[in-house]
Amino acid sequence: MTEATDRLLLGLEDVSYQAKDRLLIDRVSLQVRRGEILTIIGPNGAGKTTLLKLALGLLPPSAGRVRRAPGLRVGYMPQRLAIDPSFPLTARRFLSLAGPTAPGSRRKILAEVGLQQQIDHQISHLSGGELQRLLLARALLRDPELLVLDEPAQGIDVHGQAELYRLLADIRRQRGCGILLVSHDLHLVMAATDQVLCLNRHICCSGSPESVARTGEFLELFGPAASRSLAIYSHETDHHRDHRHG
Ligand SMILES: Nc1ncnc2c1ncn2[C@@H]1O[C@H](COP(=O)(O)OP(=O)(O)OP(=O)(O)O)[C@@H](O)[C@H]1O
Repeated sequence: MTEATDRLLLGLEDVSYQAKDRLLIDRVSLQVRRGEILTIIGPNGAGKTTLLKLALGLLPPSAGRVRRAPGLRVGYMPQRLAIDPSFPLTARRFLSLAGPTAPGSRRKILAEVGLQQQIDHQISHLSGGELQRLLLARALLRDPELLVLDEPAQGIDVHGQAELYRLLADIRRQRGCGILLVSHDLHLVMAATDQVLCLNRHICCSGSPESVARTGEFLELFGPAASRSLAIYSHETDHHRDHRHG
């Protein structure tokens, strides 16, 4: 690995978060490097969004340390659009609300996420998958070194989800950024991820998708059907994998 690809973007060391009388995050450590995709999976209420907020610096840890590379540029994609999607607004205008960017960059990024045809469309006319890609485009505007995505494929059909994860893999390859994402879509997310972290307040298990799928903790949380589909998927996609991780 070169020095550039080895660059540590984000590191959490024994991070805990206590909200009133509940411990929401219990001694979690993780690292995201340049060019690496780390996926957090876990049941509802496991603390996934809380962990992202700690990673982004939106919540202060009650214990432990969060380290971000100095001057790190982060692009954040929330679960869903914070404005009413029926509000009259074109895709181009939506991106311009995110602040000034270099000339032509909005058009370029819309093309990168496959929305070049929809640039002047009203956001109310976009499909669920197109709306998510627009949110992704906004997260890319600042040329992030780290992309943080909270359930990016929520509300999209299976075909759209597969497309979105392929797009994320392309973005990682072309831009070399690190990606930290939360997902429920076990089967699909494994196509792109390097490391999986299974969270249930604390880390139940972590590692490559193949190794995590074999652990007892994973089976307990998600059941043998999920494990089988993971194993089949990782086998099918072995030859597509980046050889660094293959
Ligand atoms: N500030 C807070 N104070 C008290 N409880 C909180 C606070 N924020 C979140 N919670 C609770 O902590 C738990 C974890 O929430 P979080 O949103 O991080 O889980 P999640 O894994 O992202 O869940 P989901 O998959 O349902 O989105 C939930 O039970 C939630 O209600």
